[in-house]
Amino acid sequence: MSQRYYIVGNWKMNGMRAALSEARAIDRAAQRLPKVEVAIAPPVTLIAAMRESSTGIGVGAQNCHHAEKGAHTGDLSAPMLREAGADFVIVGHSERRADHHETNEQVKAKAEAAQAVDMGVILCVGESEAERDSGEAEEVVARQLAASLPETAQRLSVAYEPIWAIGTGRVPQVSDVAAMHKRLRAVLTDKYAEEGADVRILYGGSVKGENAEELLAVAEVGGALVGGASLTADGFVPIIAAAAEQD
Ligand SMILES: O=C[C@H](O)COP(=O)(O)O
Repeated sequence: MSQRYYIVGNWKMNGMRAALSEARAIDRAAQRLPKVEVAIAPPVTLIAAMRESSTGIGVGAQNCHHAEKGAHTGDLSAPMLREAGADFVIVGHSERRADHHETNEQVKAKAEAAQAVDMGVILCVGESEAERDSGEAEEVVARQLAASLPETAQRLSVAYEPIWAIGTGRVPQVSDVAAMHKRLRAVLTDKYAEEGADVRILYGGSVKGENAEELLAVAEVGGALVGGASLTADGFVPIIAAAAEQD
């Protein structure tokens, strides 16, 4: 693969200031493995401090509002997050789609808001267990992606995260990951023509040091979006190392 693997930690609603020492340890390891692009999306409260103390990794946000400013109590805009030190934003994570009823249209608008201030975007899609069991997973996720994509591929990555694999220790068969990523690649090239071939498609859902090598070796897997295992250097660095060992 011509691009570097992209290994991203999503800390979700975890991490007080004491956790910055883990980010610094991850940063030091990442600087020794320059073949891999490494990033962390901590809670917003840690973005500025992490940006200052960890210089070799990307620092991002886990969500943004689609508007630039306005009467949206408690929300944060992409320009605000950028000014705070975020250089990318995760949009459409299944936890936000479920907890905050985010629609594909809103996810698309958030992605475009981030692109408007030159932030990277990681756009998440994935099927429920019922959708997987019914044999509809590829169809459902392809439709979800097509409806969520921003108008341009500028600084865009996609993360395929089967909802039933998040935080459960369960991962799909590698053949299912391969089939889904192939399908999502087709959606991307339909939308963006040749630029769609360069959009990295990450896999997420119970990625650990022990399974990273196998998952990252799958065709069209360009990296990983990691939750629980990204919270400590002991959990995250082996995943970065597995990416560094891929051809
Ligand atoms: O954004 C990350 C994913 O939801 C995966 O979380 P997990 O690695 O804890 O399963």
